[in-house]
Amino acid sequence: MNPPTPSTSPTPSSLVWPIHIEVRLSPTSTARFDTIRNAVHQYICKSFETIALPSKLDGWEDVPVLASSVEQITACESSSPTSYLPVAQASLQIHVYQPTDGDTVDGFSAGLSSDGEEVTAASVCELPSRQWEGLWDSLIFSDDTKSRLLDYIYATVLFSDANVDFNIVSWNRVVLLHGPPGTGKTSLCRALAQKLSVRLSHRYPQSRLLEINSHSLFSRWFSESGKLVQKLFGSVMELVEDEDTFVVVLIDEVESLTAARAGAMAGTEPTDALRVVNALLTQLDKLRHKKNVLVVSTSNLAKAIDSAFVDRADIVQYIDLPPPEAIYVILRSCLLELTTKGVVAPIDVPSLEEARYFERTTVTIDPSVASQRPRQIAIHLFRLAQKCRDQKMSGRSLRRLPVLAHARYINLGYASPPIAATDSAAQKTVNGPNAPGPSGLGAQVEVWLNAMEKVVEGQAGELKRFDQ
Ligand SMILES: Nc1ncnc2c1ncn2[C@@H]1O[C@H](COP(=O)(O)OP(=O)(O)OP(=O)(O)O)[C@@H](O)[C@H]1O
Repeated sequence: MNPPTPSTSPTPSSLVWPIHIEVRLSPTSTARFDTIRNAVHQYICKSFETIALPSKLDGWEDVPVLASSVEQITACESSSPTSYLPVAQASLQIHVYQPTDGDTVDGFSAGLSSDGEEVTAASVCELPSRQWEGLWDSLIFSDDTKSRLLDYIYATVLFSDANVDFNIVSWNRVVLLHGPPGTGKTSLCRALAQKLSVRLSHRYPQSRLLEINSHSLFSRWFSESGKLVQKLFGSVMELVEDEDTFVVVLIDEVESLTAARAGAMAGTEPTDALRVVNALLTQLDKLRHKKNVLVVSTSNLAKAIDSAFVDRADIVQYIDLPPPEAIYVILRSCLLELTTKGVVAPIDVPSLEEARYFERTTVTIDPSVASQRPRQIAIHLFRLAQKCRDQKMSGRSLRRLPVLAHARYINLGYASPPIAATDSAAQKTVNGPNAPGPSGLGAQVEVWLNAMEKVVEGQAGELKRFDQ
């Protein structure tokens, strides 16, 4: 999406590429968004010749109007083929936003069941929300899944704006993400909703994420699920009636709502199941005419989903287990977080690109040479990533490895925050023999990597026993 805007000369250097700049305001800021937008535009044009993508910009702290209101400025993606773009060739798309304080989640009633009890079938969250900040960037996939989803939305907005005749060219505003458990499907849906609330804020001043718990809705109120789905979507429709609000409807485990129709038609499933699927499909068909809604759904059991639902999905995206490169980035993000918080001693952890370079170039490593440490760490982390891949680990399993590694092999003891470097005797006593390095807080990175490796090997053994 966002194709380059050709200018007078046809040479590549005369193309202008849109760059998305996201500006997060502090909770206390009362500044007008357009004032901030103009100030950011001026600051970027004055301060930079080239912008790295993606990157966090700095230096804005010296601009008083920004210093008093802004928390973070991020240069996100661009459709430009390079990751360094001259500002002269950039059309800055500046998105200013002020996230709400997180816990604005309300229960969402689907009405009363026949015994008069209120059914909380969904939760609603105001967006952008602090609880989903950073989620988009934390999700690592091997392909361009994230940009494909964003581009799809931009395409639908473009078509809607152009008033394309829906009888001739139509789309359903439904996305289906499917794949093994723990691969980031639900997180990606939430992160996408957050991203859209920021990116579309110029046309939709408000955004809401409505999460439907399809499983509990279906299992608990089996005999009346069809009616409840209808009521729930009736309320969604009310929310969507406000054309200033963009609504993302997340249906997790969609197979539990849509699984049964084929069986029902063959006479092997109860008719209630048939009613649920029919109700859902009818409601989706109504929603597709609304510009300000997107339905995102996830499933671990794609084969169980009703084909009529799959057919309605504009994008059906398989989300696979992470490959070694993605695992490297996920583990690196864990390590960086632990070094930042003082649980692991501070260290430069090579980026994926640097690690790839180290892998390609062989040198004899001398552990006593300090300058070779990043290379050693990168190679060790890569080896760990490969082991995780051999175990077919999901993103969820990867993110819990550090806590298991500390619990089992680093023996931090009960010291929080870790004891300061000056008190080395106390460190050894409280944090255990492996924990703090001589340089300061936290365990040495090599100790951490070995511990992580042991956990992965241990899990392999457990899984073998589980399979027997
Ligand atoms: N590709 C990934 N990159 C980074 N983190 C990931 C990735 N996949 C999963 N995670 C992390 O794993 C955790 C679980 O992810 P999530 O619940 O979104 O997975 P899911 O696919 O929806 O799982 P399920 O199908 O079991 O509901 C999250 O904390 C998420 O950050």
